[in-house]
Amino acid sequence: MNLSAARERLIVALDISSIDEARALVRKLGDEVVFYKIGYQLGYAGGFELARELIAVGKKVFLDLKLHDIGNTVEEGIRSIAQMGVTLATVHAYPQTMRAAVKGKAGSNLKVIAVTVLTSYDNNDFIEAGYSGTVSELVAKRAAQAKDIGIDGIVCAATEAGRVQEIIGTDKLIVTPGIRPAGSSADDQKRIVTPAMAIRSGSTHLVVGRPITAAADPVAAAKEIVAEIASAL
Ligand SMILES: O=C(O)c1cc(=O)[nH]c(=O)n1[C@@H]1O[C@H](COP(=O)(O)O)[C@@H](O)[C@H]1O
Repeated sequence: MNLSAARERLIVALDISSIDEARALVRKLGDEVVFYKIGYQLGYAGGFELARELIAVGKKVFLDLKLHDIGNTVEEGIRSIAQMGVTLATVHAYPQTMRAAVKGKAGSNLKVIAVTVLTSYDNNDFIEAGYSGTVSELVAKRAAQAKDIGIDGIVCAATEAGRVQEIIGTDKLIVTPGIRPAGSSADDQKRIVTPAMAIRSGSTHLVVGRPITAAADPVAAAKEIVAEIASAL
């Protein structure tokens, strides 16, 4: 079982409102977790500083701000993010937005990944939002556009990872949130998949928040997920 390869595939979402609590959790998780995601909740509560701290001690950081704006704003926003030294950043998978992001990251090591359809959406939510067709059709369309534009990878539910891999190929990132170990609560996620199934479906990285951060024993929860990933590699 290759646990260190499995650890590289796990991204823990630090969806916590306090920097001190986030620091304490990172300390507790120790070497079990090498890749952290900082999104709205922690980012706007001082998490950008924590991102720099984590990078300084050798962790990888995924800055999940899901940018979507006019081209110039996205391009310059991504250029600023690239200077922070983070590994990954998100934009929404709209063609103008993805083109701007590709320009903004030029010359840097930042990888930009595009969010297709959020994992909290099912076909009913999709229609309510004004779209026609199905979630999986739009995921496939956006994946194809992302590939043409030259984005580094896709964020989608692991339910779509196999189809996305066929479209974008095996050299791009397929980052899948909505991961739930068997028997755990779905919370507000609608398109959920277990860690092992997500890996078998072609996910390169799994984003896991509450199943670890809200667990009674986060270290044990992380170890179990790492072991499950390793079993599927
Ligand atoms: O971009 C993301 O990371 C993301 C995209 C998506 O479609 N669904 C999704 O849940 N996420 C993020 O992944 C994390 C999932 O957290 P949990 O549901 O607690 O495991 C959250 O930080 C979400 O913001």
